[in-house]
Amino acid sequence: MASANAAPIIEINGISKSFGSFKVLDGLSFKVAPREKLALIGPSGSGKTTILRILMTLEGIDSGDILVEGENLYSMPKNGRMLPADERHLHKMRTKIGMVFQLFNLFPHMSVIDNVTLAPILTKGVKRADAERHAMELLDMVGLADKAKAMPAQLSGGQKQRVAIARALALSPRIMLFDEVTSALDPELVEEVLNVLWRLCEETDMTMLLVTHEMGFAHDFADRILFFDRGKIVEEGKPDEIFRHPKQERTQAFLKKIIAAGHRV
Ligand SMILES: Nc1ncnc2c1ncn2[C@@H]1O[C@H](COP(=O)(O)OP(=O)(O)OP(=O)(O)O)[C@@H](O)[C@H]1O
Repeated sequence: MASANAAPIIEINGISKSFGSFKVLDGLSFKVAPREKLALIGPSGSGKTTILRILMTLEGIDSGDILVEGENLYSMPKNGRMLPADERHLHKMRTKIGMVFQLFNLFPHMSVIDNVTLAPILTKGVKRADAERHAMELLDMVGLADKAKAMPAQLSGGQKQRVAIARALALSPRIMLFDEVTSALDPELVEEVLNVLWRLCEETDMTMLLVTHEMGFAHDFADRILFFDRGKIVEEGKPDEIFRHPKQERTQAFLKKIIAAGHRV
């Protein structure tokens, strides 16, 4: 459960972001408490993935600022964009945050265990034996200790995604970002990945931001829901408030569509 009175672990203050002439985010602000489980929901194209990519410094911002554990993620204005101050700072901030993508992005020519140990060895200088020990613990947690020597092509989509989660955890981040981690999976494989997220939720004190179209899971998993539309937070609240008693018309219309499509909320 989130610590409501603690200083925010993430503070997003008035950020804007355009792709060409298209403004994806326009003065967006929100805070995340340590240990909070936050679900970002909303129509396709509303900017949810862009927010995660910005937190991961995979995209710059045009204005505003973002504090992670009180430190600026972007602080160097360059050609009208805000960028991380320097490589060392970037490296330090990146180890605080891990991300799992929709399409796994495993290195296809490397075994499962090599995928998991690569970043700690390369970016943190961890000794191979220590990195492998930690990787085996993580693979055990995601139920794949027996696949350590397998190549990604030998795994199902659900297994690949669980390796991707273990890989993101290998740098021991304090914050994990999950971007539609089940939407590329066959329905029967979704549950195994959601079960891993549950374990992380119950057994670790990480802060977790989840972009998802799995409304039933968001309802059960999140402490708080942010409903986005066109780069803005239209409504936010506890899962029961948003899913059972949405106040805004746009939230109501979105949920109605989801329910009409046969999904559980
Ligand atoms: N690199 C890019 N270049 C140009 N436009 C982009 C880029 N990345 C995202 N966009 C556009 O920004 C908008 C927001 O995209 P984003 O992926 O953040 O939305 P989303 O809410 O995550 O959608 P979805 O639920 O479909 O993943 C979309 O209109 C998208 O086409």
